Amino acid sequence: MHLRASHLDAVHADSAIPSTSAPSEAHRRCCCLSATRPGCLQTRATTTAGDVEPFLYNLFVDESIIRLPPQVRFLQKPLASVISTLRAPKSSEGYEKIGGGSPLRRITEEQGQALAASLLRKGQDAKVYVGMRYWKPFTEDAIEQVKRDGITRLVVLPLYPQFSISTSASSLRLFENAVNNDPELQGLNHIVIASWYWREGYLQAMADLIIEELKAFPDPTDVEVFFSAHGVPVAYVEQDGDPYKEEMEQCVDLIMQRLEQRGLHNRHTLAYQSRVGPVNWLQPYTDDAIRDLGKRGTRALLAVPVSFISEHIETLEEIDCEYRDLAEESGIEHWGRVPALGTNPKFIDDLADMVLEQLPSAAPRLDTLQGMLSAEENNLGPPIGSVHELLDTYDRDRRVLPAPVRLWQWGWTRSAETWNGRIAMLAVLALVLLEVTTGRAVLTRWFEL
Ligand SMILES: C=CC1=C(C)c2cc3[nH]c(cc4nc(cc5[nH]c(cc1n2)c(C)c5CCC(=O)O)C(CCC(=O)O)=C4C)c(C)c3C=C
Ligand SMILES: [Fe+2]
Repeated sequence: MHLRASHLDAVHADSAIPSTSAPSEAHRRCCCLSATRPGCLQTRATTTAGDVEPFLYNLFVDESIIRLPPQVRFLQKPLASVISTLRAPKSSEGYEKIGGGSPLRRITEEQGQALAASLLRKGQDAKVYVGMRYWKPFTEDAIEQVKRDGITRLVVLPLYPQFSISTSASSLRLFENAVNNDPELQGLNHIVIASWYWREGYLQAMADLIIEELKAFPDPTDVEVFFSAHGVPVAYVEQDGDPYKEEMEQCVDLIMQRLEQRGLHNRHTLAYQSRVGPVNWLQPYTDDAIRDLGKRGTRALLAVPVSFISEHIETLEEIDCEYRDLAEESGIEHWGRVPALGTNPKFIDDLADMVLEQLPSAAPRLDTLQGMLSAEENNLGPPIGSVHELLDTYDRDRRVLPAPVRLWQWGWTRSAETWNGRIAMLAVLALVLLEVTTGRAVLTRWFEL
């Protein structure tokens, strides 16, 4: 498919990320690399431990993370403020353990550079921008730079292989709002890639890494391949239709198929890590699954972080420290961990191919795009098109969703028929206030802060 593309002939870009170069008529195409949940601390000296709390505030003020019923949405900011204050010490401790900050920004920028270089090798001169959801460089900063550079065609690529309401959708919604509310961006033709875990290059690169790490075990055939994915609250999936669990399961099956094709027949497990707060998250939980495997006699385990493409706190601290210790306590004698993909060339080249495949689809008005796709193109992996339609596909009922956090569900949900729920909500708010004003840990234990 080829849609109207008015400025395609003058294509030139450098690989600076984000670019500070002056706007240029020559900078006409770009690929916007959007890492949605960046490290809150950079490994650079320009940031400090003081960044943790504002980073957490930005995270919890996101309505995709804590979704309050419309009647109490005015509480979003005060609650974000309270929860980020309560959570900050625990998060800071984690970042301290991995060297005082997350390497996520550095790695993302390296990935951006590698992607631009790969695109160039494939004949596409393109600028790559990094936009982060909760910390610098913010998505809004990247969009400003896109504007300054006079970009007219944009491919938006969330750096999450699998789609979730809590991650890619949150970023894409932010992007959509920014673009829709800026008259200067009305001429920006853009295309959004929703998820890409099914890409052959990604699957093969994951299989390569697993095969490499298996070699370090005394008996590579007798190792449990243990996929650990970031969890989401069960309500996202069961009430709100988040495809995350389904995509994750498919992704793991596809990787295991690639291993089988290459002659490996190891057992495998998928479990979910990093739960926050008092609600039910996707199960099995990683810690329970490790204990269980130990009890059932597993002696060798290879951990595979499957929802991340970069090293960050949840690989370096949670998996490498917490889960490794737990595995040892559970009787697992041989432990290994597959590194995150980072700038793995097979993976980056495949991302570049995907960007090139989608580039012609960057259309003048995305709302019109879906109808113009052929049936064959519509079946190409993830739905593409306007963010609006995309989110409708993935998150149909988002306007009337109950809050995913049970703490808030006691209050004004659709099913609440009496004032009991509201009283419970007021009680919780009173506890929050009590905690904030007196410094006494009341809610803290609920949030495992
Ligand atoms: C697929 C990846 C991720 C999903 C799904 C996800 C959902 C999710 N996360 C929180 C709360 C926190 N996330 C935090 C950091 C963080 N989360 C992801 C990925 C996913 N989150 C990344 C890549 C990072 C950054 C890690 C880094 O190195 O900086 C944090 C802060 C860190 C901490 O305190 O643990 C919180 C809090 C929720 C509530 C949620 C789903 C609703
Ligand atoms: Fe997270």
